[in-house]
Amino acid sequence: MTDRRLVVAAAIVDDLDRPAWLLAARRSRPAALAGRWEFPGGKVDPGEGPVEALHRELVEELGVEVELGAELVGPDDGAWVITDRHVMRLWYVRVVAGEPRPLVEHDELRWLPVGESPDLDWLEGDVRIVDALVEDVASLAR
Ligand SMILES: Nc1nc2c([nH]c(=O)n2[C@H]2C[C@H](O)[C@@H](COP(=O)(O)OP(=O)(O)OP(=O)(O)O)O2)c(=O)[nH]1
Repeated sequence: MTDRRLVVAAAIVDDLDRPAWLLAARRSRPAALAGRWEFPGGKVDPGEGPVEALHRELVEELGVEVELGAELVGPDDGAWVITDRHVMRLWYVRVVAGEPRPLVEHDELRWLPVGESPDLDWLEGDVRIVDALVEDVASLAR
C-alpha cells in the first residue's frame, strides 16, 4: 500500500448536494487502457499536494476549473487501491468554469445518470468505486 503511487481523480457531478449526473471519461491511451472508462485525474507529482494535483489534472485533461465537494473515502487506509502500482483518492467535484472536453488522454466524455449503476467498461479498479459511489449518492437522496 505505502509504495503505491498516488492518483487523484474526480467524480464530476452536476450538483454536489444532490448529484444526478456523473461525467465518465474514456481513455485513448496508453493502448492497454484505451477504450476503458475512468474518473478523470492523474498522478500526484513530487512536491505537489493531492488537491493541487487534482485541479491541475482537470485543467490539463478537460479544460475545466472545479469546486471540490466531499471525498469518497475508500477502504484502503481511506483510499482505493486501483492497481498493484496505484492507489487513488476521489472527490466529488462540480465544474465552475469551462465546458469539459476530452483534450488529452480521453476520446469521449459521457454524462451518466448516477442513480443507475452505469453499464460501461470501467477500468478494473474502478468497478467497486463506481458501485460505492452509486450507493453513496443513493444515501444522500434518502
Ligand atoms: N486517472 C485515473 N487513473 C486510473 C483510474 N483507475 C485506474 O485504474 N487508473 C490507473 C490508470 C493508470 O495506470 C493510473 C493513472 O495514470 P494516469 O495516466 O491517469 O496519470 P497521469 O495523467 O499523471 O499520466 P502520466 O503523466 O503518467 O502519463 O491509474 C481512474 O479512474 N482515473
